[in-house]
Amino acid sequence: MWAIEAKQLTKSFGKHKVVKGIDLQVKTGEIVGFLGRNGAGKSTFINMLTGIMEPSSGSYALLGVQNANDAIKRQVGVMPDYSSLYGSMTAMKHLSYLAAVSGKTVSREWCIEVLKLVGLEEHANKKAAKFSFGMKKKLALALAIIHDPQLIFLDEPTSGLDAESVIHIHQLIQQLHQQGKTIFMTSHNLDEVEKICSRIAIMKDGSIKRVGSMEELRAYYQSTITVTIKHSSIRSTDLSIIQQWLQQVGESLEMEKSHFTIQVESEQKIAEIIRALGTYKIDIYRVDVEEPSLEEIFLEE
Ligand SMILES: Nc1ncnc2c1ncn2[C@@H]1O[C@H](COP(=O)(O)OP(=O)(O)OP(=O)(O)O)[C@@H](O)[C@H]1O
Repeated sequence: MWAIEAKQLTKSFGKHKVVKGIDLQVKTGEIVGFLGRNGAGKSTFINMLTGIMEPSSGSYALLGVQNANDAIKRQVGVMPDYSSLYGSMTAMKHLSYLAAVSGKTVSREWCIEVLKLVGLEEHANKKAAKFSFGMKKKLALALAIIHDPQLIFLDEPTSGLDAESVIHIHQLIQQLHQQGKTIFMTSHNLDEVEKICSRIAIMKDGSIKRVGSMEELRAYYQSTITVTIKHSSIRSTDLSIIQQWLQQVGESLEMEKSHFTIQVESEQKIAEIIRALGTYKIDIYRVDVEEPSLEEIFLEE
């Protein structure tokens, strides 16, 4: 069963098509990182899935149920915008109120447990108005999990948090993952996504451009492998021949005094270059292969 299945999901505001027919499937138990530049359409897409916005066309299913009804939404947790918290309500009150809205009665002990999970246990009876930005974020995260949902949507769960809190929240997300929950999270922190997400979806201009595990994304971008080979002196006659040959084998060739760099399509090409240099009796001291980082993949999209 898919935890999330979107079929040709589309949203327009007037003539502006913001989400352009997205097809996406998320497996149960996955942590999927949802990336995209500001304005790409991520929030609009999530707002449709979580029932905040009506799609213009297309359909979706959550946990196998089409156009999720109220009953299924009890199994879905959404991290609210921290600015929508009630200033006059304490953290505890927020939790019991939101659980009730989701159709669940929760014990005081469970609320304390959830506050502990997000690192807010010492502030249980403090009003949200007195919370710092980071504390509000943590409370928003607690609200997403208070009713023990199976599918959790998180919107930049760690942005603006201090380093210690970020580690803490990452551990919490891993813990939820180990319990079999499905997590769909937006983030602008590429290191975070690479570290904790099992798959990554990259959105651009209202469409999903690429989806896959880090290994799958890297495999797709193998053409950007950079090979750096340090070599000893090459006779100038050989140098121009080698240079010409390299230009045919790869791209972006840069010849320096003691090394050159080139971008090649495959590992096979690297082996080919090393063999060819051998025939010119060039001593190779070092070969560096740089795989594309998520940042490079993201920027290419
Ligand atoms: N209610 C609305 N009415 C009109 N246009 C909207 C509305 N909501 C969003 N948009 C437009 O839709 C586009 C996508 O916005 P969206 O908030 O989905 O992007 P995002 O990828 O979540 O961006 P960010 O990373 O900044 O949160 C933007 O051009 C935005 O101006």
